[in-house]
Amino acid sequence: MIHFLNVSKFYPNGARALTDVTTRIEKGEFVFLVGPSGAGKSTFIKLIIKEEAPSRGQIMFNNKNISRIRPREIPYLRRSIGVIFQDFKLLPNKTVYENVAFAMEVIEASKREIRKAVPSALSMVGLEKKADVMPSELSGGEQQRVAIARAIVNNPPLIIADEPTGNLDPDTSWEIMRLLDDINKCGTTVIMATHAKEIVDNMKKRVIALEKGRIARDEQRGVYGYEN
Ligand SMILES: Nc1ncnc2c1ncn2[C@@H]1O[C@H](COP(=O)(O)OP(=O)(O)OP(=O)(O)O)[C@@H](O)[C@H]1O
Repeated sequence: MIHFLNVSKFYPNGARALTDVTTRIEKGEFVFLVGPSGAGKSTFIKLIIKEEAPSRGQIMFNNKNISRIRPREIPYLRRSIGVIFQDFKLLPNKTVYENVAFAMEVIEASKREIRKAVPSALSMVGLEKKADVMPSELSGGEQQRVAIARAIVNNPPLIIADEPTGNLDPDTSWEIMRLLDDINKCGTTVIMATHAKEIVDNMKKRVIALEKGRIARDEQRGVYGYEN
């Protein structure tokens, strides 16, 4: 599904965020991206969602070279990817329902599709009863579940999560992980950047470790491998 071929990323200030990274992530995989602060995890993610472009090398997404796509094609790429962030990034003036519906409105889904898909996504994350509530009235874990509903509502083949449990307590973090695991078991590919050692060590998924912008380890059923 994703193929990095000799990818390097240098920022304009000279920072070398990724150097000669080659890796392949297949459809249906669950991959943890780990590594010390500044190792290049967020940059790896930004290259996939085309928030940044590689300085060198090629990135293929579903057999399409996304290093070369035109700006007007970027919205089509982003439709195929649900993104989840550490700080949830919900719209504060919209209800839970409206936050999830918004992700469908921007891709011009019909009202009928929206009325069908939003309740189903909210029920997947266990928040069907909170549809009319504002994000500020929810706990951190509930807010992250709204963000997950928003990420899955368009049924993308790929979910990318950048530190999704970074602001959550351990129990709530595990609820979020169970949800991501369920979503993955339904066939969605999941890539998650994290510093959560406990989670990585317990879930026994593929682990790609970046260090100073290079792949230092790539293990099936891997471990976190660092002291926090
Ligand atoms: N927009 C930017 N401009 C300049 N340098 C950047 C930019 N974004 C990241 N960097 C640099 O690139 C390197 C990799 O950063 P990146 O954010 O990808 O690491 P990370 O592994 O996600 O770190 P963390 O775990 O702290 O989030 C770092 O040296 C960082 O300072």
